[in-house]
Amino acid sequence: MPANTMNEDLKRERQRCSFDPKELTYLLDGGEEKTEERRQREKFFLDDPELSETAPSDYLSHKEKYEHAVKKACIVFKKVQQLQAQGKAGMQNFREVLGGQLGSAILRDGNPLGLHYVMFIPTIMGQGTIEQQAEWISKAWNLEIIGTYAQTELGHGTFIRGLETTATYDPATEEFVLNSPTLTSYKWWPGGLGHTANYAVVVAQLYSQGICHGIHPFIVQLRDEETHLPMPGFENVRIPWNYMLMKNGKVLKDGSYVKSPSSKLTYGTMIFVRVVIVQDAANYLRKAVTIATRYSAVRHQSHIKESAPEPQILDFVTQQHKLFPQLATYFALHYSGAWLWDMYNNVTSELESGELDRLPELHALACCLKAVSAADAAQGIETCRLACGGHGYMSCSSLPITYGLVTAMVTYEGENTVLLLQTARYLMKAWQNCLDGQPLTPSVQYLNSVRRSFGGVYHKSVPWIIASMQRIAAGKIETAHRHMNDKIKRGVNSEDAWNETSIELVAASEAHCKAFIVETYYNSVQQIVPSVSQQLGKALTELCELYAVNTLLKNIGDLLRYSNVTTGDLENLQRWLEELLAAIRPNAVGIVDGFDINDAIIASPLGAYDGNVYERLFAEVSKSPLNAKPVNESFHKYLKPLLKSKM
Ligand SMILES: CCCCC/C=C\C/C=C\C/C=C\C=C\C(=O)SCCNC(=O)CCNC(=O)[C@H](O)C(C)(C)COP(=O)(O)OP(=O)(O)OC[C@H]1O[C@@H](n2cnc3c(N)ncnc32)[C@H](O)[C@@H]1OP(=O)(O)O
Ligand SMILES: Cc1cc2nc3c(=O)[nH]c(=O)nc-3n(C[C@H](O)[C@H](O)[C@H](O)COP(=O)(O)OP(=O)(O)OC[C@H]3O[C@@H](n4cnc5c(N)ncnc54)[C@H](O)[C@@H]3O)c2cc1C
Repeated sequence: MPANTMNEDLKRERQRCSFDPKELTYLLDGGEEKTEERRQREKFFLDDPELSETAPSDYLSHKEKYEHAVKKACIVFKKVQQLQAQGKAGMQNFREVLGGQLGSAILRDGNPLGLHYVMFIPTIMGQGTIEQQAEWISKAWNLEIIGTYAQTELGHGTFIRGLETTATYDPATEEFVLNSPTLTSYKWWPGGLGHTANYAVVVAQLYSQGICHGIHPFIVQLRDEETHLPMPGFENVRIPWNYMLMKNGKVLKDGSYVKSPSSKLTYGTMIFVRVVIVQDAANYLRKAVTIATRYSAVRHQSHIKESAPEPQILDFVTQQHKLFPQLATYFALHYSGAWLWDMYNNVTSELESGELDRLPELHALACCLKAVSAADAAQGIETCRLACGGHGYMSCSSLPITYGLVTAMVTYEGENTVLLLQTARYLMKAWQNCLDGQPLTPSVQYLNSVRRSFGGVYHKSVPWIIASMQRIAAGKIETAHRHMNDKIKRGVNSEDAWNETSIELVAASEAHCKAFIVETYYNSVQQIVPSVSQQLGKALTELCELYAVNTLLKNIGDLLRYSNVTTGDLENLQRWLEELLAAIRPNAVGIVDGFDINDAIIASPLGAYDGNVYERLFAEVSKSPLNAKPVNESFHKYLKPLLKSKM
């Protein structure tokens, strides 16, 4: 493959795109300057010979992978410090480098320092007093200490009020005694807890003056800062009084407890990470659909017309129906994540001034958006893998590992079902307020309007789809609310009625979240279109329409049950879907080029910018140690004796 050759198919695809992909890049980065900054930052890390992948780590042992990851994480950290010295690194950069796509490209086997930045530091910032922040934050930023977030135990991850580790205050010594008294109370899962971290935020049940005050966060030293040897004991470990993070709940030195303004403020870090997950899920999906789209433009297979040559598989409408909704879903989750991030920052600053009113709505939205974005991104990445046939199954395609990273999001930071039920708690209250004529918060205002109108007739517009999605959500919320109350009226106690209705409660949450995403996506695109070229505006509008139409068509049952849609309307929606797939087809490669994902981050022979798939695949498999020699020693050790014995 001569250097810098471009696959002819991709060349043609790039000529037919109706807009300049650079315009989309600048839009997503927030301007040309930001794009240049990002590209420079990526180059600063990716071009470092110490960080570039020599051999794929697939062939390293588990221990070697860990050691390799630690080595690279330290190099990354030093380089981030260089950026800091130039005044260029902030939380966003840490997050991007140490945890986002750039981080996962450099630290393919995980980031031993990820939890330090994603949870340990944010917990101290969110749960520590000013004095405690002054004591710990600079040490943590400068990596003088390495922390993790130790909440989950062998026996409890979801139900945190059931955690068994205890922290008992001893006023005589002004210390807390931490204890994990049972096998099931051992902290399990915290990233970095095994060998990397020397400190942890430990979430434990606080006892003082014989009373349990529920779970609170404590800083515990795990290992000696010099020798890294584990500190003595894991039972009855004593920590100083000021190692309890006391921004919210406090224990005075005499042991008296000062309640937090809300016991749920202790849960603040989890909201932060859930908010981060929405954007991260979107970015991983974007990487996967870039790989699958470029591959589908290069791959020729089968026939559409017997008389014509084998077509690009991207010309099969079924392939377009697999991939283009993933393109649209990226934008939907991206704009929902941006909206949620803004709300998180606003509510967090309100909490600083003791204003707790909007915390319930933030919690409800963070829960359902984390659940839906993680689940939809995971499903979308799997769809992209499947769309690439056998080559999509290869580890070097990057699709299996990307799926693994994102499907984990469905579990961590609050298992999806559990979080959707949290949102359902909020929706049941909202529906009751709607029935009682009480005020509703912004994200559930639609319940009022849906109750008052029977639903408009079909018209080919996203606002009609949004109204239909809201009608479905309101219908499912009302159904769950009614079924649960019917059970209670028949004498079932409220907890059992809740559990018996939980299937419908989860479905109501998902519908509410999908309606929120479609509306937020539409409003975001409406704001953007006037500021971009007519061609890019048209492409962004088509993608938004595709997300809306495809999402509604995946809910035909609910649409028929909760609206006055006709089968003729459904035919119109199907036609609209097919029109949109055809409209997006010429721009598909241009859109993924607009994501401007560096080839080193794509890390896939199927998705490189030049499209030389087969040459790159062959180069990848040649790296396998198994292919170093023509005959593997197992032949002589095992196969040959076996074959001989048959003779
Ligand atoms: C460098 C950058 C890298 C970027 C990479 C990004 C992400 C990767 C980061 C991390 C991944 C790796 C590590 C993962 C870490 C973890 O997983 S940490 C552990 C996470 N664990 C959880 O999330 C546990 C989930 N469980 C819970 O949150 C609670 O148990 C649950 C909310 C389910 C129930 O809590 P409980 O106290 O039992 O409450 P109730 O259900 O009884 O409800 C009581 C009321 O409290 C309200 N509420 C609950 N939670 C919150 C909250 N967080 N904020 C505000 N309010 C809350 C709830 O709504 C109820 O209110 P009402 O009574 O209905 O009015
Ligand atoms: C990659 C990864 C990294 C992690 N990192 C950390 C970390 O750094 N720090 C940390 O503290 N934790 C960490 N965790 C742990 C994670 O937070 C928990 O696994 C997660 O909260 C799920 O809890 P669980 O494992 O107890 O699952 P369970 O809650 O036991 O889930 C099992 C099943 O029970 C169901 N279930 C549970 N409760 C209910 C309910 N109330 N209603 C209906 N169904 C229910 C669930 O829906 C699920 O189907 C990590 C996990 C993973 C996978």
